[in-house]
Amino acid sequence: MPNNQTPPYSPKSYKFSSSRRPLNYIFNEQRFLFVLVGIMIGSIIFIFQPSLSAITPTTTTFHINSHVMPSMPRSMSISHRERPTIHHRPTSRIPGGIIQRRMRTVVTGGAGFVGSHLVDALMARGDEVIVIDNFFTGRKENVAHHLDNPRFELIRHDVVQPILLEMNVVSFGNSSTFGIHDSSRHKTNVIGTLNMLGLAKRIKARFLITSTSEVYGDPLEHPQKESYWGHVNPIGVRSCYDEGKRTAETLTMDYSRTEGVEVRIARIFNTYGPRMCLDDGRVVSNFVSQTLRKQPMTIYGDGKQTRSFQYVSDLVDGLMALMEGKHIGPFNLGNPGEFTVLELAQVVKETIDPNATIEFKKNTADDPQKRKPDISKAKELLNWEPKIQLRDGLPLMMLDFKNRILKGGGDIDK
Ligand SMILES: O=C(O)[C@H]1O[C@H](OP(=O)(O)OP(=O)(O)OC[C@H]2O[C@@H](n3ccc(=O)[nH]c3=O)[C@H](O)[C@@H]2O)[C@H](O)[C@@H](O)[C@@H]1O
Repeated sequence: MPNNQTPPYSPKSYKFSSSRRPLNYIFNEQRFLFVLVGIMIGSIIFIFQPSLSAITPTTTTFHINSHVMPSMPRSMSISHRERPTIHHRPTSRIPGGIIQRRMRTVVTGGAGFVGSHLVDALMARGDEVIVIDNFFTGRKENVAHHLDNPRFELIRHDVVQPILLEMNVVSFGNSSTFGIHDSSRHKTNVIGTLNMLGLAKRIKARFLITSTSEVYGDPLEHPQKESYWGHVNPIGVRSCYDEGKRTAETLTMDYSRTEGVEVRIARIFNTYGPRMCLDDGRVVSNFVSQTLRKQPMTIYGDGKQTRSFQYVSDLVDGLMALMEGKHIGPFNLGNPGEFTVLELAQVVKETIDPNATIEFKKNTADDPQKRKPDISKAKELLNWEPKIQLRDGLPLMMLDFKNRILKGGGDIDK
């Protein structure tokens, strides 16, 4: 450029020709003070606002493995023994208003009886829900009402095979097959639990396992507290299920202690309600189906053995409280109202058909003689207790069974 020419206009060199000018700009007109005040307000929000969200959506896995013992409650698995400390995974935090919080939850066995009711509750809460089910006992009809919802996905898969998904919560449970206590249920409980725990570990999801009152076996303590270690025959006809669930609890606690997976464990007691398989061999579904079909109710043994029956919506409330709370468990989730099988038959007769009849049959081996949950721990720590008593719950279940039987539903209708 010739010396006598005027340099072209340059706003940058003009404005910042002196290194002091940017600083002057910041300090002029109290701009620096405004910046400081902004930083302080931001920090206060981060520290004190309880609704801070994780940067990524929170993931939970509900593991309800797909075939276990005859009732659906056993389907969901989560369990362990008393444990005082909880692992909290470090998460990046940002104010709730900046990124909307949405949980992505996987429910294994989510098309089954308990699983599908849990899915309803999660969908109502606004979660994204992925259901994994092998449809051995689960039915698409149970989740059909969510199929058009963009927050819902359904995957046919057996959790005995590994699967990789992105989510925040894994709920693992298992459904049932006709009271057959075979090794495939054991496989689901052990290998399925391992696979889902591995998944939860990889993606830092919370893991809820639905275990069962069967871990107490034929109990010598009554009612059963979570601290009771149980009385299980390791080589009996029920042991594949009972020991499978006990192993699942063991694995869950081990992953919590050694791998830092955040886990929750529920021990589910006998549960009934709409969407149970019509002929899954469990006593409530058997009695209701038999009565509606004008067949005698089959009582195994002398009918003096006891069970405590919980309505499914109470169980779902308990599972949600467990998943959202900070306590690992295990927690007994059941209704302490205890009935002999003969008394249950009487209630079915009174609430469904006064002309219902009974017939006695030989009982199966190792049938627990008594079962009743002590739920004081869940009452105190989860602020949960069941609300629906047997006489109120049975008619609700009966309506659903009636519709399905009228439509010609038979054994495990898929
Ligand atoms: O929900 C639970 O905690 C557990 O309940 C069931 O085990 P069980 O308690 O034996 O449940 P049912 O098969 O419904 O039997 C309950 C009682 O009723 C009797 N029963 C069953 C069916 C029937 O038609 N008649 C009858 O008298 C059984 O012999 C037993 O004493 C399941 O097998 C477990 O998977 C589950 O974890």
